[in-house]
Amino acid sequence: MVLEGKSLGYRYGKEAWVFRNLDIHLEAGEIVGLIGPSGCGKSTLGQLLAGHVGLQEGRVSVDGVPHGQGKGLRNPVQLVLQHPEQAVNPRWKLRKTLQESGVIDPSMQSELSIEDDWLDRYPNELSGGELQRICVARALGEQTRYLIADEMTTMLDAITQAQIWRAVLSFAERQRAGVLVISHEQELIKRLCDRVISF
Ligand SMILES: Nc1ncnc2c1ncn2[C@@H]1O[C@H](COP(=O)(O)OP(=O)(O)OP(=O)(O)O)[C@@H](O)[C@H]1O
Repeated sequence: MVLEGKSLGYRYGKEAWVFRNLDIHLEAGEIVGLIGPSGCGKSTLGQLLAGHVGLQEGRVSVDGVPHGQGKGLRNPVQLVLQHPEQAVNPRWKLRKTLQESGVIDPSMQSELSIEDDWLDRYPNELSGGELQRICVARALGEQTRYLIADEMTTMLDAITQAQIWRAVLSFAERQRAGVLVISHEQELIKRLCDRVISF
């Protein structure tokens, strides 16, 4: 079981190629760090692997099946970004947002200390850390095989960071899910990852 990108190349419009001929693989159950200087293309690669942008060169497969664009919340490759407020519908109460990905395991809700009362609020009625915990819970549905965490906890306080990563690691172990950790925080990468890819 593996998430695999082969000979990937991507450019924005007619700009220079961000990267070309890039190969990457993430096995089930593996926690892998992705590091590199600002602007080298880490987030772009994350979006390609998750199918959030269309392939231009190369291919992506998930457990041997070609992975295309636009699979939404049933996508086996989930991407969580730094800013949760950009990832939710501001006009939906959070119960609806959370239910988008199917039934959430109640133990996940409690591991992330998501209070029931938050689910009856709108996104702007929660703190950034509370909202990010909801986005993480939404990404860790039963269909998720791989998680791409792109600076997922960068903006959060140490306690919330630790809580989110504890929940993600226990999910990864239970589901044998692979996790790609994109981060500038060397210490976090060192602590979490089995292997590190330098871009
Ligand atoms: N929507 C876009 N339109 C045009 N260029 C873009 C766009 N998004 C990113 N780029 C450019 O593509 C390159 C790669 O950006 P990307 O965000 O993938 O890098 P990154 O390694 O994740 O950077 P950082 O570590 O700063 O988050 C950069 O030169 C960036 O300016």
